[in-house]
Amino acid sequence: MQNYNIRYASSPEAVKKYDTQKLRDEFLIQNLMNKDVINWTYTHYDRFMVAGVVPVNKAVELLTIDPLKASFFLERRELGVINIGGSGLVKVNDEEYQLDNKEALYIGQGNKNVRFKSLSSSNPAKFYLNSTPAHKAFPNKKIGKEDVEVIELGAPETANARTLRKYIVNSVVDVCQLQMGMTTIKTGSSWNTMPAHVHDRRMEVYFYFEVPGTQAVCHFMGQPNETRHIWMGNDEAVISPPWSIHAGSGTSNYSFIWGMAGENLDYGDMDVCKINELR
Ligand SMILES: O=C(O)C(=O)C[C@H](O)C(=O)CO
Ligand SMILES: [Zn+2]
Repeated sequence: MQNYNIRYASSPEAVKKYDTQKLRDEFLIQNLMNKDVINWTYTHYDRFMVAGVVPVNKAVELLTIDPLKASFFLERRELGVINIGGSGLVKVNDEEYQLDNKEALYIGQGNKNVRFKSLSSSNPAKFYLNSTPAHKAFPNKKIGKEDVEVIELGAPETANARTLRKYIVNSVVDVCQLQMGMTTIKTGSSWNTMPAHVHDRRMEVYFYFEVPGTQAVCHFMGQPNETRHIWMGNDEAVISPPWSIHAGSGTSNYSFIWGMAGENLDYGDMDVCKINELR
């Protein structure tokens, strides 16, 4: 079974008037990591799709959903997969890829059969999925821990010391428009993506995980001079429109996966905001 919900795009002027519940309804994505079922969120921001799956009792097949009007899911799309759980297998047609914790797989356009499976039902894989429209069939590629590009950012003095890992970027794997990576906040720090930035050429989705049970992350969005916040729990994602900042501060340290799509593949193309000018 494959479920889906649709998120239409909102303008910055409209978002200024949203109350807490409306902000959450439009941008927050919950119930991602479900046992044996894929829950898709189909956004109208660059037609970026977000899902998760925890295969426990069976192999879960990637099925098409009605909004795609496609005979199979990857007919006109590419897919990025990052495993944040126990070891798992992703079978693409006849080829099987083992993804251990924090390993990733890029699956190119045109692959008809994709299945997700855990190696152990007592420690199942947790696959986080992002998908974007694709115009070309690039080869599938596993991205192991040794393949990622690692950058150290921030400092303890500014409470933003963190390690950023680029998994699916065009210097690591050929892609049409999808970019994905993972950032881990160091113990004692709380801020991600501060100084905040915008990139009007790309939308982005943040998926927060490794947030301890009783803790939370306060995610900031909106135009730099008109910000709003959304309180987020573990294994929840949030959509960032292209005109919005996307930054967060946790009540403990945590990790998140960022995924982007849009006009270009230039990770460094961002307009950085002055911290003391945020409103
Ligand atoms: O902590 C950070 O800084 C990030 O992870 C930034 C994201 O990669 C991002 O927003 C890329 O545009
Ligand atoms: Zn960004």
